[in-house]
Amino acid sequence: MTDEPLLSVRDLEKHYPVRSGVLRRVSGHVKAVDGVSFDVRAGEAFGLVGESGCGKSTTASTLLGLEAPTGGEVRFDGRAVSSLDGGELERFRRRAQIVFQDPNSAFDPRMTVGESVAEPLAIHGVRDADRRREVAVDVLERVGLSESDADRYPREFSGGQKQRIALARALVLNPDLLVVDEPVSALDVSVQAEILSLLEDLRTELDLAMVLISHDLSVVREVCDRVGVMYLGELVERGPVDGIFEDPQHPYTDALLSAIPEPDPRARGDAVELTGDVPDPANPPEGCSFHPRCPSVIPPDAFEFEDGRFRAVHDLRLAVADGTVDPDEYDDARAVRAEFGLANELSDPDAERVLGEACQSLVAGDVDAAAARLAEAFESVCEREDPALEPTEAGHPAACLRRGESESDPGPEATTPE
Ligand SMILES: Nc1ncnc2c1ncn2[C@@H]1O[C@H](COP(=O)(O)OP(=O)(O)OP(=O)(O)O)[C@@H](O)[C@H]1O
Repeated sequence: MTDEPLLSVRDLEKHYPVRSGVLRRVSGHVKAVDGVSFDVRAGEAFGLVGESGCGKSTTASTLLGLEAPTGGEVRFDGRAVSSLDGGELERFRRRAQIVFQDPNSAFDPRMTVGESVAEPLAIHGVRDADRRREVAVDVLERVGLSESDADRYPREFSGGQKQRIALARALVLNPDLLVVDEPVSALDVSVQAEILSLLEDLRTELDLAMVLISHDLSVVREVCDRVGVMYLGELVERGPVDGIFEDPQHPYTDALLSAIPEPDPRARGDAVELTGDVPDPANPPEGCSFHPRCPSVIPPDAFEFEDGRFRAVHDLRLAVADGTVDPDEYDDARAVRAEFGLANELSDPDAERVLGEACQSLVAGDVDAAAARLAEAFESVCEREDPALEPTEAGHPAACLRRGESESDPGPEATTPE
């Protein structure tokens, strides 16, 4: 592994225009990728992890130049990808390959596996059919298949085997960088480990740089050296796999770790359950984009809350402000509290007084008064301030205002991957 990154992604943005009305005017933007930075060195595997819709696939297609970024820069082997053209661009396209999510739809059913795997060679100018076949067979063998498989058709193979064939096709041009999008999510659990171990072998044997995309941190752990945790178009934590697993710094990372099935329930500890979906990236929340779901959302300074107790108050406040609470559904304040998982009495008397008044207003049908009372008292700093990716005591950066409570000066490494 050299020190110079093979791939360097800086402040990458991909914003899609949202059009509406008869004239299809641009009325907003989907910020699918919104300022993502990371490096990948030769022979290194970087994992990009997050729930569906966080912007992982868009990051992949944008960094490979399959879609033009709307901001930021991608450098490959020291050159800005946007500046490449002609032969240089073709060379980049050879050296940087992608394997898409679903191996079942990856092949032309009329072509043999050998023809499919050899196709990129023909596209890139290898005219000699015997030579193409020879290279295709070699690479099929490398991924665990045999020469006779080259003459069979994709339908004759299982999902795991098709994923091997898809990998063979991506490797046939001898790339330096491989982007693999959800390599095992379409596969039976029984074959997932085999494919991950194959990826690990290929990376070491071929000194491949890899960007592995997954919604599952345990998949990333099998193959990657470093990880970027992505939420709503941004990296919220980035660091070595061990650091992310042993000392996660962002509540979203905690939640993704809790989602990993743990064979021994006693080892699970305090599982963090994530509720709700990823918000619409065309209309992201103000402040920290994770605050509507964050179990550790910060309470206002004026009140004392026991750990995690403020979450329920924040939920009530957001629901009342959004107009999604129907007062007719509640007979009394207790019913409101029960619905939102609020304690019958908050330990801080001042907070309890405000909450009690707001619940009373709500039950009386005065939603505006309840919303105003809750907003005035319980606005969280997480709704006002958008945390940047900053160094933490764990040695890797995270974007959480709780971590920002330390005195450290972010310095230049705030935007430079560690
Ligand atoms: N061409 C497009 N036009 C408008 N919005 C788009 C476009 N492509 C993606 N998006 C939006 O960008 C966001 C990020 O999508 P993306 O597919 O990158 O996420 P993902 O994390 O890879 O999820 P998945 O695993 O489901 O593919 C989503 O809200 C998606 O709807």
